[in-house]
Amino acid sequence: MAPIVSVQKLTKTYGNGFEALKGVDLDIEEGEILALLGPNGAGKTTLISIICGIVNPSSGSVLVGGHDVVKDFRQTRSLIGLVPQELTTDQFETVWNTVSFSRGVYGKKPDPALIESVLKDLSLWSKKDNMIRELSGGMKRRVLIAKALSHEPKILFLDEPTAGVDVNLRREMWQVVEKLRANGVTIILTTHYIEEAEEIADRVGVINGGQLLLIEKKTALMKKLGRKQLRLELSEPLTALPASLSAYDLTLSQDGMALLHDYQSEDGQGSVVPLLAALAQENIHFRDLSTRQSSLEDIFVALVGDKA
Ligand SMILES: Nc1ncnc2c1ncn2[C@@H]1O[C@H](COP(=O)(O)OP(=O)(O)OP(=O)(O)O)[C@@H](O)[C@H]1O
Repeated sequence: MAPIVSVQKLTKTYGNGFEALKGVDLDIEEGEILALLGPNGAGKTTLISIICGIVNPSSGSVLVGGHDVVKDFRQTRSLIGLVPQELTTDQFETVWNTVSFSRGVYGKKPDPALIESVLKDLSLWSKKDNMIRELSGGMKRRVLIAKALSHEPKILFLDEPTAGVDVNLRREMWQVVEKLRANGVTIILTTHYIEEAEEIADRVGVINGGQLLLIEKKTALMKKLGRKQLRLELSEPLTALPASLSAYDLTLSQDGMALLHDYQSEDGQGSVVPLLAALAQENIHFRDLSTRQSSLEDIFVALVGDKA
């Protein structure tokens, strides 16, 4: 299947000469959830803004649903819903009017049944006659999503959907995103929260300095770059590691009471089983063991360094 969004050799140099994007290639598949991670100023918003037709590229091309975002702006824009970080809606307008108006902006005929189902899906139905200013922060965020969905876009961009919200609301937003995906909407979100990408994304892209450093299926990424650590709590302290164990990536804790073994998670249990056998051979016994897998956060920090 052709990608729903295809970005090729995209660059953006702003008027002041700043190069915000330095040649980005990215295909987004229909129905996926893609998380774009990157530190402040990485170029995430610039990339999204170009795909949404809000900012013009300097060179390269972006196709959305097969249409060029510059030449066929109207077609591409109607396929896209954009959820910005800030609510700019009139605080004295009702939820119903705000969301219905958004649909009208796209030149779509009024469709009360659709607005009803969008509001119900986002648990806003009981608030449809409330003014925006009467809503909680979480409800306001959901209104932003409802507005973006009002013209039935196939692709939804969420710019930092959970910035500054509490843990409960974040989980609630993730559920909303899952539900949208189940309805076939392609979702691209930018986030600073690695946990967010880890939790909900199918694929993760890491942007830094205007370049897409990597883009990979989340599971493959964690398998490829993720490391595991096995920790063995020893029954008796060791003063040094026996020479026979030198083939293993092993460290002895300072107090001599624990052995740490680092291994690549894609090796599976490759080195663990022989290591345990070698320990038995050496008469080294342990009373407990645990493993720890590196998180997306470790991987991100390794890629982007202290700018993360
Ligand atoms: N209109 C503009 N004129 C000049 N430079 C700009 C403009 N807009 C953005 N930039 C610069 O381009 C770079 C990328 O900005 P962008 O907003 O795309 O980053 P971001 O990854 O979305 O960051 P954040 O996570 O902070 O939102 C930044 O250095 C920013 O200062």
